[in-house]
Amino acid sequence: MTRGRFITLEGGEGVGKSTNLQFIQDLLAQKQIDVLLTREPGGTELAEKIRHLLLEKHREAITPQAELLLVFAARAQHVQQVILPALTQGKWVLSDRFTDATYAYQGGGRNMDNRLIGWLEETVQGELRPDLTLLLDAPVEIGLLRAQQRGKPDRFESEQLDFFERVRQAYLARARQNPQRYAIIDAAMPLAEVQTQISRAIDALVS
Ligand SMILES: Nc1ncnc2c1ncn2[C@@H]1O[C@H](COP(=O)(O)OP(=O)(O)O)[C@@H](O)[C@H]1O
Ligand SMILES: Cc1cn([C@H]2C[C@H](O)[C@@H](COP(=O)(O)OP(=O)(O)O)O2)c(=O)[nH]c1=O
Repeated sequence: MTRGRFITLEGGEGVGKSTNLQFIQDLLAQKQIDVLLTREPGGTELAEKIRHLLLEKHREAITPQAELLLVFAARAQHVQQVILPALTQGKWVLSDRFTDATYAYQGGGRNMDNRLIGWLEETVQGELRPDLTLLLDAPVEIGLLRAQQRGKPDRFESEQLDFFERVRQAYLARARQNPQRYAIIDAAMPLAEVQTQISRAIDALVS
């Protein structure tokens, strides 16, 4: 059986990832492609518990090292229990965030060494990399304004502007380093235009 394709959706806070997840599933369904929707951190029972640890605010500060290891602990479960089995069965997988988010948030945001992230990536994922990464890119202020409409900020959403600026720049740098699998989508545009750009990237992958 042919292995399924692995698509990831990335971007800073409030750029429209959740809004466009269902849209992409519908696009693929129109092409008779069955896709499993999942997210990171999370995607398994244990990984969702780790997600809570990462997003909740604690009295004790989480060190950048602990944060990085928690992200990869969740990913190890997600990859082995959900992503690889689905791809092997020929299903496509669409994940709301994956390892590019670690390069952006822990690498860019928290200044963790990219070589360490690369080493963890190899250990946890082996050869697994996304076939297509849709980067929803918008100026930080626009994303944060949109995210604020959702209510109480989580631990990451409570960071300062310069943190989100570093996250955005790290994403754009990753996209430049991996142009063959990245599609940069201008997420500051109205939703209809964003979705036209997404459709184009999906069509290029399917054909
Ligand atoms: N292109 C767009 N233009 C205007 N508002 C948008 C657009 N895309 C999403 N939104 C709105 O912005 C908010 C955040 O979107 P959401 O999909 O939750 O972002 P994310 O999952 O990336 O954090 C929601 O209220 C959503 O309706
Ligand atoms: C996957 C991943 C997410 N994160 C962070 C980014 C987000 O702030 C948070 C949760 O992701 P998500 O639910 O996608 O956030 P939002 O919908 O608010 O944009 O986890 C990391 O710091 N590293 C990672 O590797």
